Amino acid sequence: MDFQERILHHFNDSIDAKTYASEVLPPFIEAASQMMVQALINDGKILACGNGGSAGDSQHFSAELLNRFERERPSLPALALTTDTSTLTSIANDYSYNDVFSKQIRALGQPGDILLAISTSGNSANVVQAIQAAHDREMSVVALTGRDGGNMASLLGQEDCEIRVPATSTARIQEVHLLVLHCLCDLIDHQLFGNDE
Ligand SMILES: O=C(CO)[C@@H](O)[C@H](O)[C@H](O)[C@H](O)COP(=O)(O)O
Ligand SMILES: [Zn+2]
Repeated sequence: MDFQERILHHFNDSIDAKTYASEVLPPFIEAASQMMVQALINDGKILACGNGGSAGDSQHFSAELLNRFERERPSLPALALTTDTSTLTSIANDYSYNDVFSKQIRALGQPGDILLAISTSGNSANVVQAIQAAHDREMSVVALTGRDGGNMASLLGQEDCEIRVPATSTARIQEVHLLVLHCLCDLIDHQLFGNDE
Protein backbone atom coordinates (compact mmCIF):
# COMPACT_ATOMS: atom_id res chain seq x y z
CA MET A 1 0.00 0.00 0.00
CA ASP A 2 1.46 3.39 -0.90
CA PHE A 3 0.92 6.39 1.39
CA GLN A 4 -2.13 7.69 -0.37
CA GLU A 5 -3.73 4.24 -0.29
CA ARG A 6 -3.11 4.10 3.45
CA ILE A 7 -4.71 7.50 3.87
CA LEU A 8 -7.71 6.46 1.77
CA HIS A 9 -8.02 3.32 3.86
CA HIS A 10 -8.23 5.44 7.05
CA PHE A 11 -10.85 7.73 5.52
CA ASN A 12 -12.96 4.80 4.32
CA ASP A 13 -12.66 2.99 7.65
CA SER A 14 -13.73 6.13 9.49
CA ILE A 15 -16.70 6.64 7.15
CA ASP A 16 -17.77 3.00 7.65
CA ALA A 17 -17.46 3.29 11.45
CA LYS A 18 -19.65 6.39 11.44
CA THR A 19 -22.21 4.85 9.09
CA TYR A 20 -22.51 1.77 11.28
CA ALA A 21 -22.69 3.89 14.45
CA SER A 22 -25.43 6.05 12.90
CA GLU A 23 -27.61 2.93 12.70
CA VAL A 24 -27.43 2.15 16.43
CA LEU A 25 -26.44 5.21 18.49
CA PRO A 26 -29.13 7.91 17.92
CA PRO A 27 -31.57 6.74 20.68
CA PHE A 28 -28.73 6.59 23.20
CA ILE A 29 -27.40 10.02 22.21
CA GLU A 30 -30.91 11.46 22.53
CA ALA A 31 -31.33 9.93 26.01
CA ALA A 32 -27.92 11.22 27.14
CA SER A 33 -28.74 14.73 25.93
CA GLN A 34 -31.99 14.68 27.89
CA MET A 35 -30.14 13.60 31.05
CA MET A 36 -27.66 16.44 30.60
CA VAL A 37 -30.37 19.01 29.89
CA GLN A 38 -32.32 17.95 32.98
CA ALA A 39 -29.19 18.26 35.12
CA LEU A 40 -28.41 21.73 33.72
CA ILE A 41 -32.01 22.92 34.25
CA ASN A 42 -31.73 21.78 37.87
CA ASP A 43 -28.53 23.80 38.37
CA GLY A 44 -26.33 20.73 38.05
CA LYS A 45 -23.05 20.56 36.16
CA ILE A 46 -21.20 18.11 33.96
CA LEU A 47 -17.81 16.69 35.01
CA ALA A 48 -15.84 14.95 32.25
CA CYS A 49 -12.87 12.57 32.34
CA GLY A 50 -10.84 10.14 30.23
CA ASN A 51 -7.24 9.30 29.31
CA GLY A 52 -5.12 10.28 26.31
CA GLY A 53 -7.35 11.17 23.37
CA SER A 54 -10.35 10.87 25.68
CA ALA A 55 -8.81 13.47 28.01
CA GLY A 56 -8.72 15.74 24.96
CA ASP A 57 -12.37 14.88 24.26
CA SER A 58 -13.29 15.76 27.87
CA GLN A 59 -11.67 19.19 27.46
CA HIS A 60 -13.15 19.68 24.00
CA PHE A 61 -16.66 19.03 25.35
CA SER A 62 -16.32 21.16 28.50
CA ALA A 63 -14.97 24.06 26.43
CA GLU A 64 -17.97 23.88 24.11
CA LEU A 65 -20.35 24.00 27.05
CA LEU A 66 -18.50 26.66 29.02
CA ASN A 67 -17.83 28.89 26.04
CA ARG A 68 -19.99 28.06 23.03
CA PHE A 69 -20.73 25.50 20.37
CA GLU A 70 -22.25 26.93 17.20
CA ARG A 71 -24.42 29.78 18.42
CA GLU A 72 -24.54 32.63 20.91
CA ARG A 73 -25.92 31.53 24.27
CA PRO A 74 -25.07 31.78 27.97
CA SER A 75 -22.17 29.73 29.39
CA LEU A 76 -23.09 26.28 30.65
CA PRO A 77 -21.41 24.63 33.67
CA ALA A 78 -18.97 21.88 32.72
CA LEU A 79 -15.54 20.93 33.97
CA ALA A 80 -12.85 18.61 32.60
CA LEU A 81 -11.07 16.71 35.40
CA THR A 82 -8.01 16.21 33.19
CA THR A 83 -6.37 19.63 33.24
CA ASP A 84 -4.99 20.55 36.66
CA THR A 85 -1.49 19.04 36.66
CA SER A 86 -0.85 19.87 40.31
CA THR A 87 -3.98 18.01 41.36
CA LEU A 88 -3.38 15.12 38.95
CA THR A 89 0.29 14.63 39.85
CA SER A 90 -0.22 14.91 43.60
CA ILE A 91 -3.03 12.36 43.64
CA ALA A 92 -1.06 10.00 41.36
CA ASN A 93 2.10 10.48 43.45
CA ASP A 94 0.56 10.19 46.92
CA TYR A 95 -2.14 7.61 46.18
CA SER A 96 -2.49 6.05 42.74
CA TYR A 97 -3.13 7.07 39.16
CA ASN A 98 -6.38 5.13 39.48
CA ASP A 99 -7.60 7.79 41.95
CA VAL A 100 -6.94 10.92 39.86
CA PHE A 101 -10.55 11.43 38.77
CA SER A 102 -12.46 9.81 41.65
CA LYS A 103 -10.85 12.05 44.29
CA GLN A 104 -11.85 15.15 42.32
CA ILE A 105 -15.39 13.83 41.94
CA ARG A 106 -15.72 13.16 45.66
CA ALA A 107 -14.80 16.83 46.27
CA LEU A 108 -16.60 18.56 43.41
CA GLY A 109 -19.50 16.28 42.49
CA GLN A 110 -22.95 17.10 43.84
CA PRO A 111 -26.14 15.03 43.69
CA GLY A 112 -27.79 15.69 40.33
CA ASP A 113 -24.54 16.41 38.50
CA ILE A 114 -23.57 14.26 35.52
CA LEU A 115 -20.28 12.44 34.98
CA LEU A 116 -19.24 12.14 31.33
CA ALA A 117 -16.90 9.11 31.44
CA ILE A 118 -14.98 8.47 28.21
CA SER A 119 -12.98 5.32 27.39
CA THR A 120 -12.63 3.42 24.13
CA SER A 121 -11.98 0.12 25.93
CA GLY A 122 -14.26 0.75 28.89
CA ASN A 123 -11.45 -0.58 31.04
CA SER A 124 -9.39 2.41 32.21
CA ALA A 125 -9.20 1.90 35.97
CA ASN A 126 -9.30 5.61 36.81
CA VAL A 127 -12.46 6.07 34.73
CA VAL A 128 -14.02 2.98 36.35
CA GLN A 129 -13.27 4.47 39.77
CA ALA A 130 -14.71 7.80 38.61
CA ILE A 131 -18.01 6.05 37.91
CA GLN A 132 -18.00 4.49 41.38
CA ALA A 133 -17.32 7.90 42.95
CA ALA A 134 -20.09 9.51 40.88
CA HIS A 135 -22.59 6.90 42.08
CA ASP A 136 -21.49 7.51 45.67
CA ARG A 137 -22.17 11.23 45.11
CA GLU A 138 -25.64 10.45 43.66
CA MET A 139 -24.60 11.55 40.19
CA SER A 140 -25.75 9.88 36.98
CA VAL A 141 -23.23 8.79 34.36
CA VAL A 142 -23.09 9.20 30.61
CA ALA A 143 -20.47 6.68 29.46
CA LEU A 144 -18.88 6.88 26.02
CA THR A 145 -17.34 3.48 25.35
CA GLY A 146 -16.48 1.07 22.53
CA ARG A 147 -15.74 -2.61 21.92
CA ASP A 148 -17.74 -4.62 24.51
CA GLY A 149 -18.12 -1.71 26.96
CA GLY A 150 -15.51 -3.26 29.25
CA ASN A 151 -15.68 -2.95 33.05
CA MET A 152 -17.49 0.37 32.76
CA ALA A 153 -20.55 -1.22 31.15
CA SER A 154 -21.11 -3.64 34.01
CA LEU A 155 -21.03 -0.78 36.57
CA LEU A 156 -23.79 1.28 34.98
CA GLY A 157 -27.30 1.38 36.43
CA GLN A 158 -30.76 2.37 35.22
CA GLU A 159 -30.13 6.08 35.80
CA ASP A 160 -27.05 5.99 33.58
CA CYS A 161 -26.64 5.95 29.81
CA GLU A 162 -23.96 4.12 27.83
CA ILE A 163 -23.18 5.22 24.29
CA ARG A 164 -21.15 2.27 23.03
CA VAL A 165 -19.53 2.69 19.63
CA PRO A 166 -19.78 -0.58 17.67
CA ALA A 167 -16.12 -0.71 16.60
CA THR A 168 -12.86 -2.24 17.83
CA SER A 169 -10.14 0.21 16.71
CA THR A 170 -9.29 2.86 19.31
CA ALA A 171 -8.84 5.53 16.64
CA ARG A 172 -12.19 4.78 14.96
CA ILE A 173 -14.00 4.73 18.32
CA GLN A 174 -12.44 8.09 19.22
CA GLU A 175 -13.53 9.55 15.89
CA VAL A 176 -17.12 8.53 16.58
CA HIS A 177 -16.88 9.78 20.19
CA LEU A 178 -16.07 13.26 18.91
CA LEU A 179 -19.08 13.19 16.59
CA VAL A 180 -21.27 12.03 19.49
CA LEU A 181 -20.00 14.92 21.63
CA HIS A 182 -20.89 17.42 18.91
CA CYS A 183 -24.36 15.86 18.63
CA LEU A 184 -24.75 16.26 22.41
CA CYS A 185 -23.70 19.94 22.22
CA ASP A 186 -26.21 20.58 19.44
CA LEU A 187 -29.05 18.76 21.24
CA ILE A 188 -28.32 20.55 24.52
CA ASP A 189 -28.40 23.95 22.81
CA HIS A 190 -31.54 23.03 20.90
CA GLN A 191 -33.41 21.84 24.02
CA LEU A 192 -32.30 24.72 26.24
CA PHE A 193 -32.39 27.61 23.78
CA GLY A 194 -34.79 26.52 21.01
CA ASN A 195 -34.58 26.41 17.28
CA ASP A 196 -31.73 28.48 15.85
CA GLU A 197 -33.24 28.75 12.34
O1 LIG B 1 -5.48 8.73 21.44
C1 LIG B 1 -5.01 7.64 21.65
C2 LIG B 1 -5.09 6.58 20.63
O2 LIG B 1 -5.74 7.05 19.46
C3 LIG B 1 -4.36 7.29 22.96
O3 LIG B 1 -3.80 8.46 23.55
C4 LIG B 1 -5.38 6.67 23.93
O4 LIG B 1 -6.39 7.61 24.21
C5 LIG B 1 -4.69 6.20 25.21
O5 LIG B 1 -3.88 5.10 24.90
C6 LIG B 1 -5.66 5.85 26.34
O6 LIG B 1 -4.92 5.57 27.51
C7 LIG B 1 -6.61 4.71 26.01
O7 LIG B 1 -7.54 4.56 27.09
P1 LIG B 1 -9.01 3.99 26.90
O8 LIG B 1 -9.63 4.65 25.70
O9 LIG B 1 -8.91 2.50 26.74
O10 LIG B 1 -9.72 4.37 28.18
ZN1 LIG C 1 -5.77 9.25 19.16
